[in-house]
Amino acid sequence: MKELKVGLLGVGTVGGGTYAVLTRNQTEIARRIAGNIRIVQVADRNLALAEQVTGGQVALTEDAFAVVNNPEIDVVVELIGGYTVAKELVLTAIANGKHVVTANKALLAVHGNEIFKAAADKGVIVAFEAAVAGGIPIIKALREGLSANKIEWVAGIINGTTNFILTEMRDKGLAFVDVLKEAQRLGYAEADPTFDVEGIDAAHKLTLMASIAFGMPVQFEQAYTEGITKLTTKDIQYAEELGYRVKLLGISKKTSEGVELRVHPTLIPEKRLVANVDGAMNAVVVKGDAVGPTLYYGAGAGAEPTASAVVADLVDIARLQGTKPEQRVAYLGYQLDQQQTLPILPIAEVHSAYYLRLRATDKPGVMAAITKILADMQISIDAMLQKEPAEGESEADIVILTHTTQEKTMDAAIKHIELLPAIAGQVTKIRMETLSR
Ligand SMILES: NC(=O)C1=CN([C@@H]2O[C@H](COP(=O)(O)OP(=O)(O)OC[C@H]3O[C@@H](n4cnc5c(N)ncnc54)[C@H](O)[C@@H]3O)[C@@H](O)[C@H]2O)C=CC1
Ligand SMILES: N[C@@H](CC=O)C(=O)O
Ligand code: NA
Repeated sequence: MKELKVGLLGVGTVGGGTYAVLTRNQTEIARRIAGNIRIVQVADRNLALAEQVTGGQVALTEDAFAVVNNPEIDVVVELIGGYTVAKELVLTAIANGKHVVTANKALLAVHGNEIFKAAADKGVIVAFEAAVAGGIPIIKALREGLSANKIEWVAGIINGTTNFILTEMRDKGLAFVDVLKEAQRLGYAEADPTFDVEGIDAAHKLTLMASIAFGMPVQFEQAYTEGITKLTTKDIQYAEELGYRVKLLGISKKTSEGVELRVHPTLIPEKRLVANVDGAMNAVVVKGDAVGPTLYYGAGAGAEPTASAVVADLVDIARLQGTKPEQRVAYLGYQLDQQQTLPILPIAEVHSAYYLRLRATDKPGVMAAITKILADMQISIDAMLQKEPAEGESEADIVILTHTTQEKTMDAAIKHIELLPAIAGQVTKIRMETLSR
C-alpha cells in the first residue's frame, strides 16, 4: 500500500481542522485511494497548540523550515498564512521536490505566477482548492468540470466574514464591530480582518478564479477592490424595500474591451438564489458558453469545511503519485505557456446599473433637476423611492435605481447632482447586478 507522507505547517483554524478530518476519515480515504495519507511532522510556533491538536501523536517542531527540509516528507501543507515566511516556505518545499497544498489565497494571488513557474520547473503539484470559497470545489469545477466551455463570467459571494456580517446586520440590526468580533471568534476572519471587510480577501480569490476562467496570469494588483465598511443599514433597508439584497460580490467578466476584475457591495434581485446565501456561506455563479449559468454553494470559511478542500487536494496528490507533470491538470486550468495577458478594465470603463441615495431639501423642482441631469447624460431611471422627511427635518432621502451605464458617465452625473443647492452631502452609489444571463 502506497503512503503519502505529509508535513503540516500551522495547526490553527484550518490546520486543526485538517488534522481532525484526516485522522477521523483515514479509513474512508484509504478505501478511495488504495493507499494511505499520513501526517508525519507538524510545525507551529505555538507548540502547546500543536500538542493539543495532535495529542502528541506525531513529531512536532516550532520550526516550519525543518518540515520543508525533511527528506521523509512528500507533501507540505502550508496553513500559516501571509506572504513573507509562507512564500519562502512554499518555494523551499518546491525546490526540495515536494508537492504543496495551500489555503493561502493572498500568497497565490500576489506571487502565484512565480510559484507556479517554480513548481512547473520542478515538476511538482501546487494545489489550492481551499484558497477559494473554502469547502466548495470551485477550483475543480472551473479547471475540470467546465473545461469544454469558453467562460463568459464568474461572480460570487467569496468572503464568509463579510457575508456573515451583512446577514447579521440585516436580520438582527447588529452593529458592524460586534458582528466582526463574532466572525473572528468563529474562525472565519483573516489574521488581519481588514482583508475581509475591505474586500481584499475576496479580490485575492477572484483573481485566482479569473485566471483559471480566462487563461491569464494572476493580476491581483489590477483588481478593483471596495469593501463593506461604508455600507449603512439604511441602504440595506432601502434595497430590501425595492426588492434587492446587498452582497459583497467578486465579479469577473470577459468583454471585447478587456476583463472586468472587481469586488464591491452589490444589489442583487432578491429572487436570485445568490441573494439568499446567508451567514458564512459562499456561492459562485459561473457562466460558460456551452453549459450556461452554473451555481456552486457551500461553506466558504471555518475549520472543517476548509479542511475538506485541503484533504481533497491531498487525496488528488495521492492518486497522482508517479504521474508525469504533463498528465496532470494545469495549475490554473490552462498550460502556463498558453496563458494570455488580457487587459484588465479600469473601473471607470465598466458598465453597470446603479443604486443612488441622495439627501435633498423637500421642495418643488428638486426631482426635476435630478432627473434632467440623468437624462442629459443618457442615464435612464428604472425605479425611484422618495422618503418623507423625518419629524422636524427639511431634508429627505431619495433613492434612484438606474439602467446600465458606464461608470465614468455615472460619476460625472453624480458630480453634477452634488452641485445642486438642494442636495446635502455626497451621493451614495452602489452597483447592481442581475446575475441572470
Ligand atoms: N479560517 C478560514 O476559514 C480560512 C482560512 N484560509 C487560509 O488558511 C490559512 C490559515 O488560516 P487560519 O487557519 O484561519 O489561521 P490561524 O491563525 O488560525 O492559524 C495559523 C497557525 O499558523 C501558526 N503560525 C503562524 N506563523 C507561523 C510560522 N512562521 N511558523 C510556524 N507556525 C506559524 C500560528 O501559530 C497558527 O496556529 C490562511 O492563509 C488563510 O487565509 C482559507 C480558507 C478559510
Ligand atoms: N476570511 C475568509 C476565510 C476563508 O477564505 C472568509 O471570511 O471567507
Ligand atoms: Na474551494
